[in-house]
Amino acid sequence: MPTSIPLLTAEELTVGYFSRPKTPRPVAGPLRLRLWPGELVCLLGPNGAGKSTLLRTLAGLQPPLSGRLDLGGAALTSLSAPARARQLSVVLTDRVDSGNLTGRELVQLGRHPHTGWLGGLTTHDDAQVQAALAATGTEALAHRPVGELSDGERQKILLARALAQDTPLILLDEPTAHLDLPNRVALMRLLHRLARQTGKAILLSTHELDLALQAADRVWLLPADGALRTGTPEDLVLSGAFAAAFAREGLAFDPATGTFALHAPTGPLVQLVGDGAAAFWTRRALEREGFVPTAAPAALRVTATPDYWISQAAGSPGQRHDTIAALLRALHQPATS
Ligand SMILES: Nc1ncnc2c1ncn2[C@@H]1O[C@H](COP(=O)(O)OP(=O)(O)OP(=O)(O)O)[C@@H](O)[C@H]1O
Repeated sequence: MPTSIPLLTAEELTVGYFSRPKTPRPVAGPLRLRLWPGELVCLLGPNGAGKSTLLRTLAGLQPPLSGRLDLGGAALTSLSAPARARQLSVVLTDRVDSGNLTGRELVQLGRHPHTGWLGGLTTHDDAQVQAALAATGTEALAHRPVGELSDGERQKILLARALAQDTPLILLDEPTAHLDLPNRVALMRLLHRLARQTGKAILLSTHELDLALQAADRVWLLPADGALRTGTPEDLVLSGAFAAAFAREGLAFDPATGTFALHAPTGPLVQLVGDGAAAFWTRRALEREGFVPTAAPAALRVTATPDYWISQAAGSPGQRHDTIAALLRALHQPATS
């Protein structure tokens, strides 16, 4: 669990760019940030909010426009590049030119802050590289040229390099971007476990809202106005901050289910009776078809059981259906048929 001494702190931090002639163009801030050892933090926000800009600034790859940024108790700018590389590893979305390196050679580069560029790898370094390959499931990629890997494979091998670097802080910009669903879930599980077991602080940006809400110890929520909100995922959902950050015309976040509604409710009310998986998927089908499921009595009633469905219009006998498709067909038919 997080300790009481933050690994990274920021006060009055403003991140952004300079446009000519030397005019600061703030993207987000002023920010007050704390990252504690042992926590997985997901940085969420709409496109263009400034997530990558913030991550690059925290990694020391671009200067803040103003404010103070400390890592391990020292100002980030005061750290030499090797000292910084022993404190933090970073994987960005930029394409990496890895020449003819194999997967293993790329991961071995992660050990250089510990060995120096001319230093050979010790048995301990080799073990760290092997452990990073194993943790990311990339052993089979170790002998393949990185230039020939798929986007998802390259993303995993870059994560392995960051793990091999073995730093107290890991910064990842959209690490799930090119991964399929099983790999996205596996990655979030791995990062969560890693934070818990090794005490590393891991900050990642992602558009995987659902996964982030499940996996993150804390969320840094960066809305388009650049005013960061932080908290547990649950507190941010229940306070409405999460819905507000992603507010779009016709796109509503439902705090009861933790999902964004794809369909705007327009059709007639349907009283939905039942519980469990059958009721959940019946609700989804009804919403997709434009009905508005409710627990309250309504002119149309649908009962969902694990084996069959019953539809009933007020004053009519109930009809039994063996599938949701048959139920929907009946609901769309005029009451007289
Ligand atoms: N090199 C740059 N120079 C000037 N402005 C930039 C630069 N890079 C990004 N920006 C601007 O900064 C803002 C934030 O961009 P950033 O890439 O940090 O957002 P993001 O939240 O990571 O977005 P996305 O979710 O789309 O990846 C955007 O308006 C973008 O156009």
